[in-house]
Amino acid sequence: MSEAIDATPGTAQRGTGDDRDVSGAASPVNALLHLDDVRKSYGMREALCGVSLAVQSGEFVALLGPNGAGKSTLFQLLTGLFNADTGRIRVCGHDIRRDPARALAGIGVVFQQTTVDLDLSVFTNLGFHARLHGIGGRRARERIDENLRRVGLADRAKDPVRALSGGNRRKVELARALVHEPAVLLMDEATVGLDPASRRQLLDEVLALRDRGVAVLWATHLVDEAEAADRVIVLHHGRILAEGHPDALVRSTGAPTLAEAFLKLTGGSQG
Ligand SMILES: Nc1ncnc2c1ncn2[C@@H]1O[C@H](COP(=O)(O)OP(=O)(O)OP(=O)(O)O)[C@@H](O)[C@H]1O
Repeated sequence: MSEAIDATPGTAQRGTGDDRDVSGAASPVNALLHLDDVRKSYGMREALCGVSLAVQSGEFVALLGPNGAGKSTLFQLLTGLFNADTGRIRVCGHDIRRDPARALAGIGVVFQQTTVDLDLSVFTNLGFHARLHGIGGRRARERIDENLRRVGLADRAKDPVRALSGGNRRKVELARALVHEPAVLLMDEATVGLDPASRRQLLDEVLALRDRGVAVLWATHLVDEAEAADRVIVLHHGRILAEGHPDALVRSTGAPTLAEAFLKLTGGSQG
């Protein structure tokens, strides 16, 4: 029997308070992204020490951790770069180890490094990505147009990416990540190197995707980016230290702000 979840964008229902436990954590039932006791070591060094989390449709979850917390390792596992030592990762119900093609088809990802070809046009870059996902012809053109409109770059489709500002290049990465209409969007410190206005714009674009039912996992070490999240997961030394709505985290730590709460939880350490 298939345990896959229908996550057709636009039809999925946004997670509600009913789907959560008292800590604010989303229930794994119907989660589009679900990790269960995931562990990964590099030799003797444990990078992830039993991470479990779930992200629902229409939910924006910030994965907040200082340098060395394990965020990149987690994203490498989520994008199929390598396997966890133990534990389970499911995307739309598909196990990433047993059924990687289906699991990865449900994921869109924006990395901190540029991955588009700077010498090709914006349109061509998105076209390659669409074809990789088996989308061609008119359907591809429509999807590309729609996503470039969404990020405000419809009039730059023919320009080489190199001609765009850093902020607009990130938006191209975002538009590309959305062309195959993924149920889950992974943002891996995607605002690195952007000025404050471009950072805010990118964050707002991604927050708006909640209305389309996309499940977002946004990794960052910048507390201000986590303030607008539906839920914050604090990762430190490969372990989840706390999880909940930003206000709940502030209350539970007795700190005056989320930044202070984060410092209190992580001991102000940088891994
Ligand atoms: N290839 C590797 N070999 C050995 N140790 C590694 C390797 N990659 C990461 N680590 C270690 O695993 C731990 C988690 O690193 P990771 O890069 O996942 O954290 P991070 O939260 O992404 O940090 P940053 O924000 O600095 O990139 C760190 O202690 C790091 O030194």
